[in-house]
Amino acid sequence: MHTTSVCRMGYVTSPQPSSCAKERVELDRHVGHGRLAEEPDLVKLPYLQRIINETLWCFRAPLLVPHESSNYRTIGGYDVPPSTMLIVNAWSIHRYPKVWEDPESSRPERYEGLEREVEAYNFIPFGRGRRFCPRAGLANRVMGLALATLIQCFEWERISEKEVDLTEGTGLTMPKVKAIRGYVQSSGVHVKCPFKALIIALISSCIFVASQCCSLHFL
Ligand code: HEM
Repeated sequence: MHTTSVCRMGYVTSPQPSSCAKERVELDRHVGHGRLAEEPDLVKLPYLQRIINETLWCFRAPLLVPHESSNYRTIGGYDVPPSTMLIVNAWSIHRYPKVWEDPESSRPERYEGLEREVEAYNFIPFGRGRRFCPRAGLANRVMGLALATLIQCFEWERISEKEVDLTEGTGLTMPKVKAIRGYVQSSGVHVKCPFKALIIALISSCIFVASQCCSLHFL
């Protein structure tokens, strides 16, 4: 998993226009400038969900939680006896070139019209089947609202012309070899909001998601 190639596993260039810019257009069109995005808006923001999908696809922990087989099974030609520990390699499935076109690049657009595939076993950031994450819907909504808020409230840009180094290090949570750094500048859009503390908490918890999909860096 450790590579320095020019791809989403290593150095990444911002697509033109950037995912962030596209999302800002979507937000401007469906939410406007006078308020922050709210939960009912999320259904009108498909590109936002595609950014989240792509981020989960690229950067979530590479392995799903271990499971133990209860019966004898044959999987992919391998005999699996009962009480065998099974660990699904989501990282590898998400980069399988026979399933995913251009798996090395970061493109939220890949989910356009692919909703059925996203439902299938090829996209498994939340696991699949009986033990599927029961709060995937909640997580998606929280990430969506946090990310929408971040894009509405801030201008996002790289701190230099230098490409962002997203080279993966080793470890269960896929840390970066080089810490992501940068600064945040207010977009000048002032939105009155009674939930500032909540938004700050959401922003903190979603800094990773936003920094990945917008190629933004934080100090
Ligand atoms: C981006 C956020 C999240 C991701 C990527 C995620 C991913 C996962 C994964 C991969 C599993 C294991 C699936 C399997 O066993 O194959 C899981 C299970 C679980 N998740 Fe999440 N999850 C997220 C957020 C949450 C949240 C917010 C909650 C609760 C509020 C939650 C509650 C659970 C529970 C209770 C299980 C165990 C389900 C079971 O074993 O039957 N998850 N999650």
